[in-house]
Amino acid sequence: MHLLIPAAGMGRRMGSDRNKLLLTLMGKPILAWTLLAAEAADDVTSIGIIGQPADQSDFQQILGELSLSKPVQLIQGGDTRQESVYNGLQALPADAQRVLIHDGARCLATPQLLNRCAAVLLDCPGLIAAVPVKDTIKVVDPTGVIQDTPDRKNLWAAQTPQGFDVQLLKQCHDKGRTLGWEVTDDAALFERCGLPVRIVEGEETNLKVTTPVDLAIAEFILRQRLGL
Ligand SMILES: Nc1ccn([C@@H]2O[C@H](COP(=O)(O)OP(=O)(O)OP(=O)(O)O)[C@@H](O)[C@H]2O)c(=O)n1
Ligand SMILES: C[C@](O)(CO)[C@H](O)COP(=O)(O)O
Repeated sequence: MHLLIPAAGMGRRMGSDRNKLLLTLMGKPILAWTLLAAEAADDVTSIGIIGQPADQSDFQQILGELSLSKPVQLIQGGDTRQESVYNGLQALPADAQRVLIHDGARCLATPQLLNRCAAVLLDCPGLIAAVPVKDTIKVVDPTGVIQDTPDRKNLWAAQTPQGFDVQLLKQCHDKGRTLGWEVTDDAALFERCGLPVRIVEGEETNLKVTTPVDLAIAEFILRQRLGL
């Protein structure tokens, strides 16, 4: 199955002066950990890395050091994650049926999670990895006053991988561009098009490395996982 890795961000919340996926985690760039998981996932057959031109040489160096066995294509990213994924979809082979989309920043996702999502995607048009919410979530108005407390039983925190039928997702992205939809995950486009998105149990350790504290948490998780 094709895997698209959005990796074209700027890492602003990380406070980084460069793409946070180039930051070192346990001796390797964050992106390298994500690529190693993709390499180890038997159901992933090809990898598309969506990145900014300025990062291309760094990405090529990472790929040279990893020597992956699977075909890898570098795709130009956009100004938003949504635009980057749109570009990634255009770069897929014309006969691509299904695609997994996985944030480069979610570098601790296991190959098993990628494989589980790929397997479920054979039987549905759209899915996301997600975990139940542990905190009580509040809906707050612009003045900072709580408006609602949704029932936590119905709340899940979306992760990636997110997987879709390629043609349907392309149509949803096209509609989003036409109507000016601005979304933070691809499932939202599917939902707005009235298409079903299934939940696949994610992993508590599948955090998105976003702020400096996430880097420390990621290192802790990796040390535990590597027995260090
Ligand atoms: N224009 C963009 C923005 C984000 N991403 C990717 O989407 C994933 C999730 O985005 P996020 O964690 O927000 O990364 P950044 O956009 O770099 O972070 P920030 O919002 O703090 O700048 C990341 O792997 C990031 O590289 C992307 O491919 N293209
Ligand atoms: C796609 C995602 O990882 C699901 O939780 C999240 O929406 C990405 O958000 P970001 O602001 O682009 O990091």
